[in-house]
Amino acid sequence: MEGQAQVILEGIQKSFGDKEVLKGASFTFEKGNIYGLLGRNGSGKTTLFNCLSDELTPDAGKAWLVQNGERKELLPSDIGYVFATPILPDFLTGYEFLKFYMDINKDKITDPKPIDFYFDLVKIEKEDRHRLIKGYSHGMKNKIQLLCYMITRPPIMLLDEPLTSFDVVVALEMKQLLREIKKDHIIIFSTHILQLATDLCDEIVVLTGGQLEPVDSSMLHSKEFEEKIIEILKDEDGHEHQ
Ligand SMILES: Nc1ncnc2c1ncn2[C@@H]1O[C@H](COP(=O)(O)OP(=O)(O)OP(=O)(O)O)[C@@H](O)[C@H]1O
Repeated sequence: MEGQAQVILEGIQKSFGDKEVLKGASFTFEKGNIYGLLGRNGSGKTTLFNCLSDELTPDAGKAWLVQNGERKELLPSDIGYVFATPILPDFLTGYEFLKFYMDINKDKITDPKPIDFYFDLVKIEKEDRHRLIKGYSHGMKNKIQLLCYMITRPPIMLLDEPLTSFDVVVALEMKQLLREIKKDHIIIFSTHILQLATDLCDEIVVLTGGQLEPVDSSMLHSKEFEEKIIEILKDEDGHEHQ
């Protein structure tokens, strides 16, 4: 993705029955940043991601992609969505799946590389590449999902709790990978792990009371940061904060 880019969310609303989950979530995300989306269990992080991709239709609100000053509606094809629970065909090997993925997306791949190059990128061992996905660990399936978007490089990457399934070594590798690609993307990932957010993210956004609230990023590495976040998250009704 060349040049400047932004994703603008305007008043996204979503209810399930009479439960209002998103109550007009608005925010502008900029290319080149990794955003940590923090929120308590059930605050609506997954719902927000689902509304941005085509998993759910919001009740109201709009999402826009601005590229080089041109504003268009955000489309599902602009988004790479790494689910918390990976959905992959169990009956294919990792290699077969990536080959298939590259075939069906060949129009989107600007600089295709051999399949083994991609496996090397996320450090999936040679002997695992030709095993059925059915036998892959949760973390390996997450790696494959992430890898898909490393191949097609959509402008926006949504990662739902992506690093929690990785062991410490893999999590570190994935963090490095995200840092390497971030200059070309808008990366938003949801997490419960505050330390992960402060460690990897350039900006923190909190989903509380159905709204998105930025947190002053200059605070990110300060002692008060954790207290501030907890204070916001504790306020379940989403009243006004200082
Ligand atoms: N399809 C659905 N039908 C009814 N209620 C739903 C549906 N999807 C989500 N919800 C409700 O919406 C609220 C927000 O759920 P969501 O999964 O978006 O939260 P979350 O912030 O991702 O939570 P967690 O951190 O626990 O993963 C919850 O109360 C959930 O029960």
